[in-house]
Amino acid sequence: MIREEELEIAIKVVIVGNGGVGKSSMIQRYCKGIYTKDYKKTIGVDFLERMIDIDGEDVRIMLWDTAGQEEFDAITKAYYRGAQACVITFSTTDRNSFEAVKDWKKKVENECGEIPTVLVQNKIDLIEQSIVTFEETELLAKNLGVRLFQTSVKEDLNVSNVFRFLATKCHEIIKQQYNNVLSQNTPTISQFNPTFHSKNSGTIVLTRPLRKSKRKSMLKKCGWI
Ligand SMILES: Nc1nc2c(ncn2[C@@H]2O[C@H](COP(=O)(O)OP(=O)(O)OP(=O)(O)O)[C@@H](O)[C@H]2O)c(=O)[nH]1
Repeated sequence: MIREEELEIAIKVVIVGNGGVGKSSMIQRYCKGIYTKDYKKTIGVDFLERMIDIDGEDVRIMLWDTAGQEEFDAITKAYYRGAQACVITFSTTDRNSFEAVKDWKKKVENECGEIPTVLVQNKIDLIEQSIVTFEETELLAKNLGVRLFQTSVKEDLNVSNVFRFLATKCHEIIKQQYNNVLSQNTPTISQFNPTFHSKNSGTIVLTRPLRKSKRKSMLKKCGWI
């Protein structure tokens, strides 16, 4: 029987949106606490992670930064697979990026199905140059059925709330599934393939190998020996 303290919860989050909306900057800000004015377009996919505490438990958030340019679509799509949460980003000063939000949602949905998703309006520090009204943005979020966050990566406004919100949602789902597995006594968690996975909504990985006796009792419980 696996004890909870032997498990680590890891959540894969994909960040999508048109080029130049601030995806890489957001991830850098959140994971490294830095911000740069330079724009270096992402080629393909990048990756950073951060540990946070949810309900007294360590949760590893793995952030996948995908290129916004269409030319990289074929590469980035492959990385959506297995994502448990999604951030769709557009920029306050770029109308095209706002118009593209629905397409981004579809692209991710095609690969991952329905996963916890948020809409992020970034560069809110440039609100005076805004190309979209608050009502339009709110309506879009409502129609997509997702929560809206307004952020400024530059001013470090609201960024961590985005990831905390998603991590909390995923954490609830994962816990629920973990409890279901334990109560159903099904052989889903294994030492040899140590992930617990169900419909894209949760991954629990073993952080350290189980002791021999524990492994035996777990395999027994799963009906494998
Ligand atoms: N004013 C302002 N500028 C920002 C903000 N966030 C990012 N930027 C700037 O926007 C530009 C583009 O940011 P990136 O993070 O590279 O954009 P991206 O979405 O990763 O772009 P791709 O890699 O092409 O998909 C950079 O010059 C950033 O400094 C913000 O909150 N406010």
